[in-house]
Amino acid sequence: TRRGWQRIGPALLETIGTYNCVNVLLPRDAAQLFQSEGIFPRRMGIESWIAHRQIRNHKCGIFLLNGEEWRSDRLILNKEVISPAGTRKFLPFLNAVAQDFVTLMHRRISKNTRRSLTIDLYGDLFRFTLEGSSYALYGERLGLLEESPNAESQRFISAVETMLRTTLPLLFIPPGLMRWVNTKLWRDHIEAWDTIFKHADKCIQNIYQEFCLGQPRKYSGIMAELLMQAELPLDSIKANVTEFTAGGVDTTAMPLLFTLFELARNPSVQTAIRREIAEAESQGPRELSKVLNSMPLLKSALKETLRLYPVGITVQRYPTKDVVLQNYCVPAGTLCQVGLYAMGRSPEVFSNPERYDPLRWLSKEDNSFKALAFGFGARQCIGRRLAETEMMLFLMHVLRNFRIDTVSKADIKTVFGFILMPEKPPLLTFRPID
Ligand code: HEC
Ligand SMILES: C[C@@H](NS(C)(=O)=O)c1cncc(N2C(=O)c3ccc(Cl)cc3C2(C)C)c1
Repeated sequence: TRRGWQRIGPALLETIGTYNCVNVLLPRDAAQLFQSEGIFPRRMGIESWIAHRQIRNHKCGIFLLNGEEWRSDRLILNKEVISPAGTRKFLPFLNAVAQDFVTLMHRRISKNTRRSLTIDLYGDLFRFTLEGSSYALYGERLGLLEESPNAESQRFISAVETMLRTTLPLLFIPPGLMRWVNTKLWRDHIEAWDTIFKHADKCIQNIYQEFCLGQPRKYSGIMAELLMQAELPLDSIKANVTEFTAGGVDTTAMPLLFTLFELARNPSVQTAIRREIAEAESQGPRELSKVLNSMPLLKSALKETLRLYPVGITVQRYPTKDVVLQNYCVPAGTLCQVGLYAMGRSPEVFSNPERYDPLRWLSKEDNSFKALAFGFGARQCIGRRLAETEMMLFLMHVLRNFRIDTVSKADIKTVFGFILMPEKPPLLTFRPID
């Protein structure tokens, strides 16, 4: 029930359900909004997620926390999850999984005489991202890239999808009502959450049991580090690691699918990136983080993908003081959001916005407040480095081993089910490079 949009310049006052929301899409308005976020930045809560935690008596992870509770957990988690030191420790784990994905593809191609493989990668990418994030989090391989991936992990993957899909309609139903108005929707939502928590709990129990029997000498993942540091109580570690386990699947799989598709229909970009990868590797064996830092074009390709296909299509904030947006005085406490999808495709912000052109990020023009796909500041995506590293390593290994092609060059239609997804996954063809 939208009461209608009043256009206030390239910003919009929108009424969703029962609350007002100011939408902006220009970088300078985003800058203004973030400069008034205070030290406890806040997004709109997700009632159905909070309701589940309450019913099942689970603690909330940082995504759902606010104020001091959020900040104290976040500062402890940053050290293992997003800091450069933390990233360097889990980077080799992600590299091993990316190499296994290439092995899986070679194995499949060797099964046919055509020396090529045309495939809908949707399912494989979810298995890849779950395998990678689980290995980084628990130091444990799930075996999802082998011939017969185990059914329990597959159930977890579909539970994350179901949970995300049922979150969207529940967003617009007033919290008190949602459990009664559409019981099937609510029941599916809760059932999916229970499957998600059961899976995460099993992984956590395994590592906690070993940890009690003797502390591991070498690095064995983020969870083990958090247990050893003992700065967070066990139930907080569980709540957050559950969020990271579920939050690390679809969010990272989708941009990989979109990137492969764009590189398939922009062969000159694909070739330029392949050359950059070969160049980076020809400089002899170096620490992996140095190799990744010497591939600016590949990193820009990911930025270009997230410009056109932002996983979380908006970044929200409640400003803590009055803020001027588009010459309007927006009172403190008003929900405001930056429309990443609209910004990414606005000709006022990006020249030839429809063109997939990673070089635009390497030019000398001012790109500040234009790359906001991971949000901004102290409350930005804590999984940013995990996601970026996982995607860079995946693309480095895949592009070095295969040429990617696609039959349909037409734009992919996207749908928003709390995560931006393709309406129909594109078919991609992999051809080994000898
Ligand atoms: C391993 C976990 C994980 C992965 C992988 C992950 N996220 Fe996040 N993300 C989170 C968590 C947790 C939060 C909430 C952080 C907070 O509130 O402190 C978050 C928050 C965000 C936000 C809101 C930031 C803000 O400023 O409000 C955006 C946008 C976002 N993620 C984008 C992404 C994108 C894009 C990807 C992948 C390409 C991604 N995330 C992958 C865990 C993850
Ligand atoms: C899509 C985007 N939405 S956003 C945060 O920009 O509004 C997003 C970005 N990063 C992470 C997520 N997560 C999930 O997917 C998810 C699933 C289950 C749980 Cl328990 C926790 C999560 C989080 C919130 C980590 C979602």
